[in-house]
Amino acid sequence: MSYWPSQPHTFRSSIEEYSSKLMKLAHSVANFIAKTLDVDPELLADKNVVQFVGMNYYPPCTLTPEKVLGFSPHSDGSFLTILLEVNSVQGLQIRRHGVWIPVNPRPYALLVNAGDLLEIITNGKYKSIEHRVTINAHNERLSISAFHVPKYDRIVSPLLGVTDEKVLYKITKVEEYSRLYLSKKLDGKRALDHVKLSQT
Ligand SMILES: O=C(O)CCC(=O)C(=O)O
Ligand SMILES: [Fe+2]
Repeated sequence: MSYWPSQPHTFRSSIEEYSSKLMKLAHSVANFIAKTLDVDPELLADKNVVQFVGMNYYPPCTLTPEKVLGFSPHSDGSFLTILLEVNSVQGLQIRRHGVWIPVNPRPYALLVNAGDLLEIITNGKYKSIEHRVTINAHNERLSISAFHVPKYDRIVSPLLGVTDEKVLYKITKVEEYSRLYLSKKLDGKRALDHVKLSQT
């Protein structure tokens, strides 16, 4: 918490409260996911998870908004990302079947994104979503991303529900994946391609 500004004086405490509530939310979502896969919820428990919070500010671009991006296409290197679109200005798009689809912000709603590590753990049953952020011609946009990531010294591997299921991803060290992810400079889902097992 000491990294966050101490002014205005309520800032750190608000972030602290927000962050701890989101930690609980991430835990419940992980529990639901564990149920849908029929795996032990402990395997996705939050004692193994750390949270990174980032704030994004996208200024408007009056002249050529269509020529700039606020965030290049990427999938998150997290397990789960919980996003708050603070002032409800549209900008986020997700890629589905090769087409960019705008996500309309809903006031007071949080958006949960599946990240690459969730795709690995679920052996591809939950796909991480490729997304980008466009720039608005008239309005600034603000968002807060909370990334929930397994601790650096952990290993992630597909949790298999049924024994004859084909394993699609390598056993991956979280630390190695984070390095790989950062070296790919937000280029779609490229980091994930490196941990896929070849399908023969
Ligand atoms: O601002 C947004 O809507 C998305 C931000 C994002 O993709 C990220 O922080 O990874
Ligand atoms: Fe993202």
